[in-house]
Amino acid sequence: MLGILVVILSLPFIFPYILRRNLQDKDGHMIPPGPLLLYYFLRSYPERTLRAWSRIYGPLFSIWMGNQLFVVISDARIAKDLLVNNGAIFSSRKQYFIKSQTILHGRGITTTPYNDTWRQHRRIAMQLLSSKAIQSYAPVLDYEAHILIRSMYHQTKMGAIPINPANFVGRYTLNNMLTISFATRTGSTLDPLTERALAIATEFMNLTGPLSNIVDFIEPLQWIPTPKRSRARRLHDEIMNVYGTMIMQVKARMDAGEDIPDCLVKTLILTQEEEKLDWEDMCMLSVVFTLGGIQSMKSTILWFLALISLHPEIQARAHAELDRVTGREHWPRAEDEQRLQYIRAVIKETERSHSPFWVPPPHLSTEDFVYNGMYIPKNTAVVLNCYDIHHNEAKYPDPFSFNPDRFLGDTLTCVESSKVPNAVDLDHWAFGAGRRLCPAIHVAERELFLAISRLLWAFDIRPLPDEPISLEEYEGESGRTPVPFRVTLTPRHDRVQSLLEAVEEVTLMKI
Ligand code: HEM
Repeated sequence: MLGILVVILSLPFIFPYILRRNLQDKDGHMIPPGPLLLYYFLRSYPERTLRAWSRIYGPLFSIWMGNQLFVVISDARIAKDLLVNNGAIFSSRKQYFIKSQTILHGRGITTTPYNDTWRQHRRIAMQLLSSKAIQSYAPVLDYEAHILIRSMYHQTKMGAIPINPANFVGRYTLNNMLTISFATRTGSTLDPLTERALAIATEFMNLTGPLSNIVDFIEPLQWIPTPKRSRARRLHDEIMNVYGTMIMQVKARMDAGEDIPDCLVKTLILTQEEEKLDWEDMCMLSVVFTLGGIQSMKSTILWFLALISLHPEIQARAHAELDRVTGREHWPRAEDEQRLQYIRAVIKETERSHSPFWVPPPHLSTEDFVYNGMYIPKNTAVVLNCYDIHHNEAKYPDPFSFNPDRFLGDTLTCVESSKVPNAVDLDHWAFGAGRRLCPAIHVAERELFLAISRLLWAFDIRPLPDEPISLEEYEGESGRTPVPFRVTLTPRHDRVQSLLEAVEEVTLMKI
């Protein structure tokens, strides 16, 4: 008995040691170097551990998490070589127990392996996410950005009361996703659907850290009713319930002869037979935008608010640009984006310095591969170490400072930048890479620009003297959101009120 215990306890030390010496391809190439210890999870701030390891083992290193081999990329050139140039090999996904198997039941684009189902589901989603498709709902994005600023303005009683912006920003991103997915929206932050949908998105981020769940890496634990497993099951049921009900509501409206605007669920209903989609496909596909879109967008806007309130000199330059370019009579519209180069730089610097995903969902290799003499076996999970790449001193001097100037002169959109031939010329990697690159970049860029440029146009954004805002800590295990904070939003000029009141909020449909 004691012997067995000793073997179990020493496994984390012996297993990597033996494998590192023996795991090689037929030509003797060894796997990338890495720690001589087996890990079962990396929970708090895993990006810091990955950065420390990359300092020791180099820009391509390996670690074992339980029975899964991970290779971690901390260099832009290697990221481009593997994830983009060899995308045919590095574009699948590990079937995580919590995220893929329990919550999404092997469906939803984000966790689907690189196969025909993924191609089919991503194609369906792209019909709504392409730059061309956005034009059809551009007025909606514009309207929701208006409502965001208006609701914050009212809540703060015209700047008199400090505000925690989280739920307002959350509803903004939720409403955009609900419109694109279900042709509906919520009426206020107190709407039960706002509460439930935001809670689902937050719980999803809290449960699906790619390195944080021990149960993902030790199979026998998957048979035990652990708290994480129970939460994941409850989340699956909640998704089916909330979003299944909403699909039925869209269907009822269509059956009643209503002319529903184009949206994801309408497409799914109309093509269900032709695309051979079952009920779970329908639910998981319809929820993909709200799960993928809410928390990532919400975090980015919240990080922006935290950062800008702590950098008054940068805020003053942004205000000056707005006064010069759009003036105070009108606020920024989508077509003003290229003229507002400093605001664009502020947004890119927010995405670089506080990307919502320091450890984005890993890609999985589907063939053995040798890179620079190092062996990457089939079924290796490949992590884009965004935190490290975004803090590379050579590319981003003084990388821990918030300095939009580094992006002045970069006139490319994030999509355009993701395609530049030389990896070191890329703006940043916040949207991932290769064939799994976030399919919603166009929508995300438009939404971020409208919200951030208008927040700056309308308000002087300040922290509260006695409530420090942390730029280091965060909440969430896969997506990172700042810990709750409050700011004051003081209207910058008289035109703010009349412009905001010119649009009435309309409520469409509630769950
Ligand atoms: C600031 C906003 C956003 C950021 C930073 C972001 C970031 C990312 C990242 C890092 C990935 C993984 C890419 C990879 O594996 O290489 C991803 C995938 C994905 N994102 Fe986004 N995203 C954002 C907004 C959105 C929005 C608004 C939606 C929905 C409309 C969305 C839907 C998706 C989907 C469906 C995937 C899975 C793609 C696949 O596996 O094929 N994202 N995103």
